[in-house]
Parts: sequence; C-alpha cells; structure tokens
Amino acid sequence: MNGLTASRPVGSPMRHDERPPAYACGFAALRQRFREAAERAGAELSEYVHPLNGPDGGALATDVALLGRRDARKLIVLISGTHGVEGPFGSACQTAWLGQKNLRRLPDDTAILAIHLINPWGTAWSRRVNEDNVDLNRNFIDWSSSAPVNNGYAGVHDALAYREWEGPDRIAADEKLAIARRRLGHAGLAAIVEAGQYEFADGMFYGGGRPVWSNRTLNEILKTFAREARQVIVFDLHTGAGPYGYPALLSVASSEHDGLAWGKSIFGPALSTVLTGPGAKTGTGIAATATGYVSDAVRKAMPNARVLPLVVECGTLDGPAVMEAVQADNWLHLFGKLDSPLGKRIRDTLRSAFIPVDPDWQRTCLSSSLRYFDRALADLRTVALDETTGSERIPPTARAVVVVDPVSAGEAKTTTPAVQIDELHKSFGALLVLKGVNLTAHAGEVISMIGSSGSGKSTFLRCINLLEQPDGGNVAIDGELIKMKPLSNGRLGPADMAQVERIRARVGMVFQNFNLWPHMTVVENIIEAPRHVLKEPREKAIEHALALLKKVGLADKHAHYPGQLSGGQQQRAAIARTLAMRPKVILFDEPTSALDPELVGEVLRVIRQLAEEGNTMILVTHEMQFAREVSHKVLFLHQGKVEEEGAPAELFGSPRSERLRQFLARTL
Ligand SMILES: Nc1ncnc2c1ncn2[C@@H]1O[C@H](COP(=O)(O)OP(=O)(O)OP(=O)(O)O)[C@@H](O)[C@H]1O
Repeated sequence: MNGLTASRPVGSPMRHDERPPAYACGFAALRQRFREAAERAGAELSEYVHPLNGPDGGALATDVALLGRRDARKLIVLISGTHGVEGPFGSACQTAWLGQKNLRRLPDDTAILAIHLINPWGTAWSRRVNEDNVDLNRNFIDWSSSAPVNNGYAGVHDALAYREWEGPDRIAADEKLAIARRRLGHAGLAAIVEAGQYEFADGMFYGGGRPVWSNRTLNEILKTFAREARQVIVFDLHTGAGPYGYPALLSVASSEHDGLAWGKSIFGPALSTVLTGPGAKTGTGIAATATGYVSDAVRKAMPNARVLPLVVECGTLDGPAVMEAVQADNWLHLFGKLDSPLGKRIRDTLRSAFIPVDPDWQRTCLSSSLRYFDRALADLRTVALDETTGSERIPPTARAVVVVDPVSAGEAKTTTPAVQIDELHKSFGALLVLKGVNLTAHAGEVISMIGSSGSGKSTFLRCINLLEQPDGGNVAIDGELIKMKPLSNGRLGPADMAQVERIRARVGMVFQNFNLWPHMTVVENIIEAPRHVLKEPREKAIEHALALLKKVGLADKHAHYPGQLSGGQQQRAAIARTLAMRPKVILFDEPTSALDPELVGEVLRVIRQLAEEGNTMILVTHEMQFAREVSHKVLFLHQGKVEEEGAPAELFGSPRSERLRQFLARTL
C-alpha cells in the first residue's frame, strides 16, 4: 500500500525447487487470466476502457466480473491494483478465487464483484500512481470542500522529489532526508509523507486536484453493480507494507461505524482496525494520517448498506527500502529515461519492492487472502436479511457459524474452564522439558502454542491427555482434576486408570503423522473408538462417521484405505476420527507439518471451521499466520516455560520479549 513505516526485512530465500511463481506478469497476461477465470466461472464480464495505452501500445481497461445477480443483497467486492504496481497480487487473488468451485453455487441473494486493476495505467506502466501521478488511495476525498493541507510535506518535498539522479543536488536531497529521518524517526517521517498532499503534482503521495479516471470508474462500477446490495464486504488488495510475506487484514476508517464491529465478529483478532486522522498512529505499516482512501469511497458509494471495507496488506521490503524505490521511480518518470539501463533497473527494483519474485511469498499471500475471502463468504451466508430493507435480521437463535469472538470467549471466563493446567513439570531423564507451565482454556477458546523446536510444545500437549505422565502439577479437564499418586521411582503417575480412560475419551488429539490404522478403511478407522470406548451401535457410529467425512470433504473416500489417500486427506480423515468421539477439547499436535505445502490449506480450512463452530482447541503449530488468525490466545514457549502469552494481535504485533522477537523474525 505505502510501505513507509518500519517493517522487518526478513528475506525469505527463493526456493528453486518450487514451482514457478503463481502470479502473471504483464498487463495483457493479467487481463487474459482474469477474464478466462471469470468466463469459466460463468460471471458477467464488463470492461471500462481507459483513454491511454500501455508501454507496448496495448489498450488499457478495468475489467469487472460479476458472479451472481445484479440485485443481490449480499455482496463481496474484490478490488485489485489501486496502486498499479501492486496489481499482480490482487489479480492473482481474484483469478484464483473465481476459479474455486464453491463459488459456482452461490445463494440467490449473494454475489461476488471482482474489479480487476482499477488503476490499469499504473499496473501496465508498473507504477504505484496513476497517469496523473496521483496516489489513488488519496484521491477519494470530498472534492466539494477544499483539499487537506499538509504543511509537513512541503518541508521535505524537494528532498523526496529530487531532480538529479546523482551529483550535488542529489547529495543535498539525501542529506536533508537523512536529517529529517534522524529527527523524526522513520515512522514520524512516514506519517508526514504518507498523509498525502494536494499541492505538489510532481511529489509523492499526491492526491490530485479532482476525481481521477479510476475514482470515477470505481464509483460508476459500484453504482451499476452494487445498487441493491445491503450487506457488503470489500477487500482492497495491497502489497508493500508490514512484515515480509505476512498478509495482514486491516479495516481503515475515519470513525467508528457498524461495519467495524461486523468485521471483528467475522475475523476476531485477525482484523486490525486503523482509525485515521491527523494525529493517528498505527503499528500496522499503513498510514493512519491519510485521507481519501478507497475504504471511504466504498462506504460513501453505498449509503444504504452495511459496508465492511477491508484492506489486505502483504509486507515486502522494509519501509525505507520501499520508500527509496518509490522515490527513484518518481524521479525516473519526471526526469529520467524509461528505456535506459538505469531506467530499467529502477523499474525492476520498484516491481520487486511490491511483488517479490519469491514463490513462498507469492503462495503465502495468495492462500491467506483466499482464506479471508472464504471466511467473509461463510459469514455472509449466515446473515439473515429483513426481506424489505435488506438489513440484517438478528435471528432468535445464534448463527449457524459461531465466529471466533474474543468477547464471547471473555464472557465464558466465569464458567469452569474446559482445560486448566497448573505448574506442569516434565523431565525425560536428566532433561528438564517442562518447568512449570500454566494454561487455562475456556469453552470455545482456541489457544495456539508456538515456540522453537524442542521447547516442549508437543510434550505439553501429550501431558494433557496423559500420553506422557507429568512429574508435577495439575491437569483438570472440564473441572475434573486428574488424580495423581507418587510412584515407586519417585515420580508421579495416575492414581485412577479408569478416570484417565474416561478423561482421554473427552480429549481428542490430532497427531502430526495422522496415526490412522493402515489395515482399516477410513470409515472403520473412524468408528473404532466410538464402538469400543463409547459402545455406540455400529449403525449409529457409521452414520456419524459418514456425516463427519462429509464435513471434512471426504464423503467419497469412506471405503478407501489410508494408503490410498493423500497426506491432506489422511489428516482430514484423522480429524474426522477425533471428532467421532465428540471431544470436549481437541488437541492438535502440528497437524500440518508432515504435509506438502500445497496440502496444508485443505487441513487448515477444516481446523478453521472447527474453530468457527466454537470447539475448544489447543493447537501446537508452526503456521504463524494461521495461529494469528484463528486463536483467541497464543502462548510462546521457550525452554519449557511460557515466555509470553496474549492475544495474537499483541503477541505478533508488539512482542515484548526479545526471544519472541527473534523467534518471530526467524519464522514469519
Ligand atoms: N519420549 C521422549 N524421551 C526423551 N526425550 C524426549 C521425549 N519426547 C521429547 N523429548 C525431548 O524433549 C524436548 C522437547 O520435545 P518436544 O517434542 O516437546 O518439543 P517441541 O517444542 O514440540 O519441538 P518440535 O517443534 O520440534 O516438535 C526435546 O529435547 C525432545 O528431544
């Protein structure tokens, strides 16, 4: 998006054994892929032709795909390329999502509107700005009043928009900027520059002097396709700010509105709200001081709807590096030669500052964004509408999908915890693995445990259901304390094996390596424990197993043997097996670490669904992004102790301990 505030430059090395990057490059290829996907999905396609051409002389346009009916009351809008050069990311998201089979069966009241490359000139010319050097995300101000004044920017304009690439003027400009940075800090400087300015047409973050083509076109598109919509979730897809490869979900607004609460109810702590204003601060990597965002525009364009405007922001380089790339590009287009070797280098640098040529980055950003879209769509399905007004009708009973909601989790704290662990100790011989770990999980809470390899996460999980015997401490499940007694070797052991068996039946565990019986079919694997432990009749157990297989997307695999399934399918079958025992709490021990990367998503989707249904879950995982999105609380374990714990936004956003900072720097 803007990328000027500090972020961590964690350069994930390119893995050459990976498949080539998923993102198309070049304006024509982006368009072609998008249009083909939209046609395959059966969408209504329209194009809004831009008056100028691309660098190869080709025509430019914004394409619009509408999946569903024009009069749909519920709408998801995806916007790509607000900052042109970031377009390949948003385009890849739109194209991939339109290709998903679940979108082919949208309810009549729901539609998807994909607005492809709203700043087509910027994408074609690989520029952040549009054809008028305007930052589109500063152009949606109220043009009937005078534009905001940014006095701070005037003081650094000549240092940012230098005239000479090298020589005394350039040295002076760099020196002036360095002084400003020393005085204000990078974040302070960024807050001034990113606020946008309406005075210097050759400057950075220029908001323009009137509504530009892309502004008018976006409004026209919304007028045409969103007129009847009353429940609207908008994703504006960006790159360039925040930690490398971390797709953050933000909602940007100048004041509180009902869409923000809706967003929190859908995404829980995964959503960061950015309230903008002259003195506003944010740790998210995007400007809180600016005005004129797309988020403002979409809310204004749909005054009769409840609108949740969201920004997906995928971090790339650190703030100063992105700023330098944008400055150089500004110079090139004002004073340089586009086709010179220097020009080519500047343009390549800018492109990779916003779209890293790193398959890991591209894949992570794409898959996380698709998960955000899926989640939004799942929530829209549950919104009951008042038929005449289209506003939300709150049903007397709770919604079918109970979304991860820290407030309700907080309310649950007055009841008996589903899991209560106090001062858990565990050694293997002389190796002290757990040194007094505490954890409380209330009903419906999702708690993730993160930490380096060997920090004791799996051991802790295994102690909860007594797959390992703790040496000291208390474990209580649903208020029932597991009775322990001293053993002859001086350690502790369970005092009552019948109690252990009873409690184990209530605590489900999903293992890294699935642990399915290879000689049994999937359905036999699932009914084994309910038949023998819960004494369920075979017919009833099979009926339940088939329903669970349907839930995890394996309805047609019930008669297969584990060896005939992919890793992802085996893990989903293992989850179904765990659910068959109707557990009070589910423990996941690195459920995706044995999977090939392309199979991880299908398993995470199932786990997310379980979280959204209100299951109590404790999750040991190396999927940081997932832990951040799905958890109410995250515990960072270091050398057998909880080093830091808290809400995911706090723990990942502003870690207090140096060890956690270092851990996150290595893993994110
Ligand atoms: N059964 C065992 N016998 C002896 N040592 C063990 C046993 N299980 C685990 N350990 C040791 O205990 C320490 C903690 O292991 P644990 O598997 O709990 O760590 P972890 O944080 O889950 O690591 P990872 O992320 O690599 O799975 C390690 O040093 C491990 O070698």
